[in-house]
Amino acid sequence: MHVSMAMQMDEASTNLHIFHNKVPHVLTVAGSDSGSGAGIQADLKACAAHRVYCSTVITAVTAQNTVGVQGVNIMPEDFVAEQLRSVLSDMHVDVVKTGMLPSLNILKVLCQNLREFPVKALVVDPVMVSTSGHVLVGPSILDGFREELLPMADIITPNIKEASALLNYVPLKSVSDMRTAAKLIHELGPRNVLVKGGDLPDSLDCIDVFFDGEEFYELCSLRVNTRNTHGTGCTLASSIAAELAKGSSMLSAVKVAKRYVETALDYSKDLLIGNGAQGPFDHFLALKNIAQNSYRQDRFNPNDLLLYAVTDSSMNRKWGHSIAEAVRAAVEGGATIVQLREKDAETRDFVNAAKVCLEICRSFGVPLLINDRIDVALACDADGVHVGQSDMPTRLARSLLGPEKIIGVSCKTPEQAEQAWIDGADYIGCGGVYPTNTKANNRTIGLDGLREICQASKLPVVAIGGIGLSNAGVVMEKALPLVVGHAINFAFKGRSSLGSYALVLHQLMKQ
Ligand SMILES: Cc1ncc(COP(=O)(O)OP(=O)(O)O)c(N)n1
Ligand SMILES: Cc1nc(C(=O)O)sc1CCOP(=O)(O)O
Ligand SMILES: [Mg+2]
Repeated sequence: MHVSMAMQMDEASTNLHIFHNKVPHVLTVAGSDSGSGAGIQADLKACAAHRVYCSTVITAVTAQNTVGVQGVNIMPEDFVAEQLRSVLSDMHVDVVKTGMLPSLNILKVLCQNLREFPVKALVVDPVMVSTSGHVLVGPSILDGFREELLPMADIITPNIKEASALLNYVPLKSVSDMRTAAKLIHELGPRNVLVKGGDLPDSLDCIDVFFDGEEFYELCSLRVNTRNTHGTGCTLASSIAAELAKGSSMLSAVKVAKRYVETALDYSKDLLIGNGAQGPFDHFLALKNIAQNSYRQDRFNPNDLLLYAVTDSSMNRKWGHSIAEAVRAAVEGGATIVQLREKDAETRDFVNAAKVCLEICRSFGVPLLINDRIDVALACDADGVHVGQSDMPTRLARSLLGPEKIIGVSCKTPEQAEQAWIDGADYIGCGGVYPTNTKANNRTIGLDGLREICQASKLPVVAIGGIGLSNAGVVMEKALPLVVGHAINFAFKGRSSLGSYALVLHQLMKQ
């Protein structure tokens, strides 16, 4: 039973990248960072982000936060040896990645185990000094690196200071110096060298020099302006290890790892964790989302929503408004939720406009949804989408957008409303209540149809289609008696001048 279940397991049932029934596995041998920005904790997160299994051997426990390192407790070497043996004797490890090796004896124990249990690749991040400037290893370790560990390494990833230390503190001031350093370090034995140029002064770009013993490659990335760089070295090395474990070539593993770190830094540049100078970043490119979503969740309380504005590109054209101008006018006019319904926009223009509109909406605390285009919603991190019966199925949209985003679904019958609820929608759009010119070939359901759906729906209902100042009161009274009346006053005030039209959100308060 167990065997057949294991055989059936595939990527659909796990987050891990499974290849030929094998789970890629990285073992990290490193120090623990109590602040979780670097060290073992960063390695675990990086491997998880690359969908690779990660086991751990802890060499030291540091008391550390975003201010600095307050204390270091080195593990006894026997216990490091015991951890190594536990993992290596039982599990199939593809790649070993090393971080903080706080004593020569621990380094020796590691080399001994690597000889006994050979692995596919060894990635050495020669951690010496913390980002806050705390010296994490003594000078004796340098001999250990040069004499024992580097000859076994497939790649070593020193920053400028570490490369300099490995070369008897030769000063490194330029990319040309980095190339020379890479070549000299290569002569110490590792198959590949990546000298990281992030600390090089006076450079707009981040240039890392990669040397494989034959060719030099200058790998360039934009310098991300952020305080949240704590743990980038550990993360880069773990990412390289993870990609190697998946079967990548060395150069491709380095490129993928660099791009991942750059993206994570950019994504996390405004995160605020801790009060110190060097913050951690988000390995899953999601913390920012979560922060926004909790903000969004506060906003998506249907009881707070009365007026729903939907943009219309042809109306905007007619009135000479940009999408952003229409959205600003809508929220200034009292819209409590906005949908961008841009049927003829080019994708790139749509994404750009959506980003601008999102900023406007966020400044007013108003959620912004995207009509039809899940890709655009994802690209600009909108608060959700509105989909119709022939658009992306609700369940699929939910699985792509995650549990926190708002999903609205158009429904013309109680059955569709029931299905939308089952599929995980947050509200339904119901129409056309009256005939509309804005949507071609749209069946009108009338007030009776709307009332029937409102009675059946377990989800909040948005009434749409041909609703204006003259008939909004009737819609509310007859079909949606629970919606408070004052919504009408600002609901349609700005309609003609906005180029976007407004709808009423019904909060279904059935107890
Ligand atoms: C709030 C709201 N309700 C209904 C719709 C219509 O969506 P759909 O049926 O997908 O039609 P299009 O808007 O895509 O033409 C809506 N957009 N918003
Ligand atoms: C986008 C849309 N959906 C509808 C539906 O019935 O699902 S009616 C509609 C157009 C609503 O525009 P107006 O308020 O200008 O009639
Ligand atoms: Mg649609």
